[in-house]
Order: sequence, then C-alpha cells, then structure tokens
Amino acid sequence: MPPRLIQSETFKRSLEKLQANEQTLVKASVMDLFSDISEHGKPRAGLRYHEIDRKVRDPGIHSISPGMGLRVIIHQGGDDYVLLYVDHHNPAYDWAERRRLQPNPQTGAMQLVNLEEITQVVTRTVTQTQTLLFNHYEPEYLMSLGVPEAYVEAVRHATAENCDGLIEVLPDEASERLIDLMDGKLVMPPAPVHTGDPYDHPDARKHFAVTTDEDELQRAMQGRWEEWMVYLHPTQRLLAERQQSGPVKVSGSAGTGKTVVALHRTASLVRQRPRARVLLTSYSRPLAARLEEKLRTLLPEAGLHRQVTVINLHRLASQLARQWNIPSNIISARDIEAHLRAAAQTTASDLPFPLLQAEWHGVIEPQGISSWEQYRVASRVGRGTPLGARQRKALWTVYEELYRRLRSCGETTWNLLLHEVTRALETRGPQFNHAIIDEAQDLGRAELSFLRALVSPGENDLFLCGDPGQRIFRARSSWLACGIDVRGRSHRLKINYRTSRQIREYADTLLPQISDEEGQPEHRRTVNRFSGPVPEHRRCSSPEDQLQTVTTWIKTRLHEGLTPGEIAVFTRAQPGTLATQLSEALQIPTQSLDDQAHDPGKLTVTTMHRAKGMEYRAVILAQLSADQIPSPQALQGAHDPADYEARLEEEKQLLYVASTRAREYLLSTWVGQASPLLQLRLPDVP
Ligand SMILES: Nc1ncnc2c1ncn2[C@@H]1O[C@H](COP(=O)(O)OP(=O)(O)OP(=O)(O)O)[C@@H](O)[C@H]1O
Repeated sequence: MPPRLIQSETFKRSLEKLQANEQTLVKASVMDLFSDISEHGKPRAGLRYHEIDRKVRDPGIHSISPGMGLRVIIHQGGDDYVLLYVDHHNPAYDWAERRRLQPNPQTGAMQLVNLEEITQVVTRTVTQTQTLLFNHYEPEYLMSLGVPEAYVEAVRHATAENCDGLIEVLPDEASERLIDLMDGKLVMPPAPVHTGDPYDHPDARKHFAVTTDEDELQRAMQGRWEEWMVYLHPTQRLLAERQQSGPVKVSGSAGTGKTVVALHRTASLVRQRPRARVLLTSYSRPLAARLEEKLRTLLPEAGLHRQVTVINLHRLASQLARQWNIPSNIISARDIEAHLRAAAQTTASDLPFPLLQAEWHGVIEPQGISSWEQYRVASRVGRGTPLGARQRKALWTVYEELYRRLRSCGETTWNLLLHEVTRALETRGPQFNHAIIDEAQDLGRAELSFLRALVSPGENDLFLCGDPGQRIFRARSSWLACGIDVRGRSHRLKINYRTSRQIREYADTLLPQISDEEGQPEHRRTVNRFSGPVPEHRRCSSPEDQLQTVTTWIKTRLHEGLTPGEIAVFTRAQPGTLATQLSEALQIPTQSLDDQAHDPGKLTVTTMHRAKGMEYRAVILAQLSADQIPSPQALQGAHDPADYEARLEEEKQLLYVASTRAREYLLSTWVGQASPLLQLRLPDVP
C-alpha cells in the first residue's frame, strides 16, 4: 500500500483553535507533508520531522515544526502518517505524552486513547453499597463493543453515580453501546473489519479520515471543512447510507446530530440515484433556508445540488396549489373568527361560540373535514366532551356556511390548503421519489398527509428526523394514522455533540415525560462530549437591572474571547426595545433572524421561536418572569382543556428548545417572580 495521510478529528478541532495566520502555516505544512509522503515516501528535512524529546507512551508519536513555535503531533505506523494534534510546543508535547494510538483487539478499529483520563477514572472510589453496572460483562465483550482495552477496568468499575464522566471520555460508538446496555437492550458487537485496515472500520471512520487525493486535501484545507461533514458516528453513517424498505424515523434529543444525518442522507441518495427526485424539507422557511445552505457545503457539485428541492412544506403546498388552480390565499386568524361568528349568526345557531371555535380548530380544520359524511364519523379523540349525532349535525350546519363564505372570498387556511393539495396529489400522483424531513415533530396531521401523498411509497421513501421534546408549532399527531409506518425502522441518536453536560442536564429538567408521535414514552438518555460551567440564574429587581445584568454578562463573554455572533439573547415575546438597548449599551449591532441569514458580526436578539435549529456558544434567556412564560396570550387562546394542556406543553418545549441552543454558557434572567416552568431549585439565586 502507498504511504497514506490520515486526519483525525482531534487534529481538526485543535487546528480550529489556532489564530488564522497560524492555521494557514499549519495547512501549508500539511500539504507539503502529503506531497512528500506521496512522492518520496517520507517527509522532507525542512519539515523537521522527529520523535519528541519526552517520555511518550506511544513510540509512533512524532512531530513536525511548521514555524511560529507550533508543533503538529503525528503518529507514524508503517506507511501511515496520522495527524493527531496541533498546538504550541509545550502544550502540544504535554498532549502527546498522554496519548496512545492502537487498534481495538476485538473490533480491529483504530482508537486514540487518553491514558491520563483512564487513571483518573479507575482510581475513583466505589463504596460497597454502589452497584457496578458492567462488572458482569467479560472484558472481551466490552472491547468488542468498542471500549478501548485500556478502559476496560474502568468500565467494569462504573456505577450509576460515576458513569456519566466515564461514558463522556469513551469513544462515541462505545458510549452509545453502553447506554443501550444500561437501557436493558441486547447489544451485538459491530462486525470486525474484513479489509484488515484499522482505519476502514465504521467505528474508526468516526475519528479518522484517510486522504488519498491531493485535490480533496486542498479543498479540505482551504475551504470550509466542518467536523460533521467528515467524521460521522457509525450510527449516523449507517442511517445516512443504508437501504431502507420504507419510512424511517431518526429521533434524539437536542444537539444529537439529527440535522447532520438528514443532510448526509440527502447527499447519499442523490449520489446513488442520479435520476431520482429528492425533497429536503422542514416546517418553516428559515429552517429550510439553513438546510439549503448546509447542503451546498456538503454537496459542492452544482449538478447534484440541482437534483434536490429544498423548500419548507407550506411553501411547496402553496406553489403546487397555484400551479393547479387551488385557492391559496391564506386567511388571518382574526378574519376566520369573524367569518365563524357571521356563519353562526346566519344559521341562527345557539351553540356556544367557544365550542364552535374549539371544534373548528381542534377537529374540522386539522383533519380537513369538508362534508357531513366525513364529520359524522370523524375521530374526536382527546377533545374532552363527547358530542351526540344531533349536536354534530347542528355544528356542521355552521361549518357548511363557514365553508361557503371562505369559497366566496377565495380564501383558505394552511391546513385546508394542505388537505386540498393532498387530494389533488391523489389523482395527479406523487411528485418525489424520496423525501428527507428535519424537525418532523412539528408536522401536524395536514402536513403529514401531504408528505405521504408527495412521495411514492416504497424503498427509501420517507426519512423523518425529529425530537418529540421540541414540538413548538403543532400538537402531537399520529404518523401511523397518516399512513407513515416507521415500526421496525426507528432509531435514536444518543451522543450530544452540541451542549455541555451541565446545560443538557439543566434543559432535561425543563421537560416532563415525553411521548413520541404514537403516545409512547421516550427514553431520552444521552451522553455529552464535554463539560462546562453550570447554567446561571439571576432574579432582577427591575427591567433596568435586567438590562444591566445581561449587558455585564455579555461583556464578560466578549472579554473571554467570544464574538458577538457566538452570543444570543432569546425572549418569549418579541424582545421589543431590548435589542436597541443592548446594542447601545454594548456598542455592537444586533440581528433578529426574521428574514436574514445569521451574521457572525452581530449579536442575536430574537424570540425563542426563531431560535429553532440555531446554536451559539453563549445564550441568555431573558424576561422569564411568571407573567411572560408561559405566554398568557398563547394560553388565553385555548379552545378547551385538551387544547390548554397542549399549549402549556408547547411552552415548556419552547423553553427547552431555547436553552439547548447554548453550547457552553447559559444565563436565565427575570424580574420579580420566576416562571413556574423553570423548575428552579434555587440555592444560587440571590
Ligand atoms: N458526527 C459529528 N461529529 C461532530 N459534530 C457533529 C456530529 N454530528 C453533529 N455534530 C454537531 O453537533 C451539533 C448539533 O447537530 P445537529 O444540529 O445536527 O443536531 P440536532 O439533533 O438536529 O439538534 P436540534 O434538534 O437541537 O436541532 C452541530 O454543531 C453539528 O455540527
């Protein structure tokens, strides 16, 4: 085999931490190294390739010196040169001293191990009363699950009390399999590598990328080269690439890489099926715009990108409606209420108006019921008060009049439009071969039925990614009832790549038990890749005090080196004057993300709804007082107790969505009494 250059994810991460001019220098040296080993089989003298003058645990460890005091740590094993890390001289060598690169004896996959971490974990004390979680498994079995040999003893001494820290430092694939064991699942080891190449195993491909092509390396070094584009977790890769016999569900709590899987799935389908029509979609327009931007990075070949339609479902439905002459003027909430009142008057109905409203918004409109025959037998599950046939008939008389009024002014609602287009699709036929949906938890019955009709049923037809804990636009709808059967094809992602363990643990307390789309309780256990500061809370004495608190906190973050684009302030209602006040106090521009893309030079100040799909190093949740969240307006609009519960649940999930946008820092502030949704145990609140 010719000499190879292999880039590890640890190298990628360390490179990103350097200054721009240092990065340029390192990238140039990496290009030189690649051409040297490709042409001459070894690095040239100018790169000062040598063993390091420390007591390293791994004899394969070497370094090169690109200049400016930097050292690139490289592992050489035969003809393989693995880029492991880069930093200034001392920290780079400190890092190298503690690392060992070796194949897992059972799986054959190459693994990089931090020997110091293991020592810390193994020496943790375990009391007699604590139960050892994995002690009854043979070391060989644990290694076959991807646990590096050096960690086996630590894993066998893990207890419920200390396992989080341990699972955090294990390779992702091993962590995920241990979580499955803790959840009581039977876990089969991955198949060993047949090629005999320790970098070719799916477990190793999460951490190492083999470079064989100079152009590819050049692109990676010069262009945007993000970790998620290259180092997929084996489960992510499998989901993205595997043939599926029908609809697939990928779930996972916030930050577990669902969007990344959706993007790779799209790219993989397009590459494998040059003539297929592929739809990549989501609930809202900004989410679809963000998907499109990321897909362009992942699929730079313009031809391939053109094969995919990236659009949000509502926009697609209204485009098709216009094409097929279906009325597509969307009526406002206020006008529909006025029409309903007028319809009740015209039909001399004595039914209570709240009942008319509740039935319209809770049953008729979401199900797209357009005739008495449909309404007579329609399901009203979860609607509280049962209705007899005579009452239904009386209600229907009003809705018939409402429909007549809507037709005469050529207006409709989103749900009715979606149902109309779905009916048209039944005669005109599906428009796509494959659809990939992100944030699928936000699809209601109308969107789900539309989606089903859009795509030809069959292999690899629908691929739905979502988190039932982040439902903020629509009440829960059964996928099965809309013809989307994911039984036997559901997968849950368990590694959280976005947030620190502290933020994830805090965010989890905001959510009660979560049920999936069929009402089944969800396991939500995940493992984080890093730790960080504990989320902070501040009760403020007045709005001015809150402004001062937020300003000071942001100044501290900026002082620590964060940029304005890495910080966001979210509020439940429109932030109002807060954006202007912060901009003046901090002397930096702000952005609200309503119709513009995220600008890295500006501080984000916007609503929690607009936070969806974003991520920041630091997040402030401001104006969290009891009279601001749950939103009184949202709850007042509830049509019946079931609707009230659903709206309250949405408020909790909104807070969860907003909190989980934070990677490292999270601050919550309020004036007066804190929101009951915060579930505060308040020892640290002044
Ligand atoms: N395999 C991976 N390696 C490294 N980083 C990853 C990987 N997968 C995802 N990430 C990163 O983790 C973060 C969260 O990923 P993503 O947005 O796909 O999660 P999500 O599950 O869709 O989150 P949410 O539900 O909150 O929108 C992103 O920064 C992404 O780049």
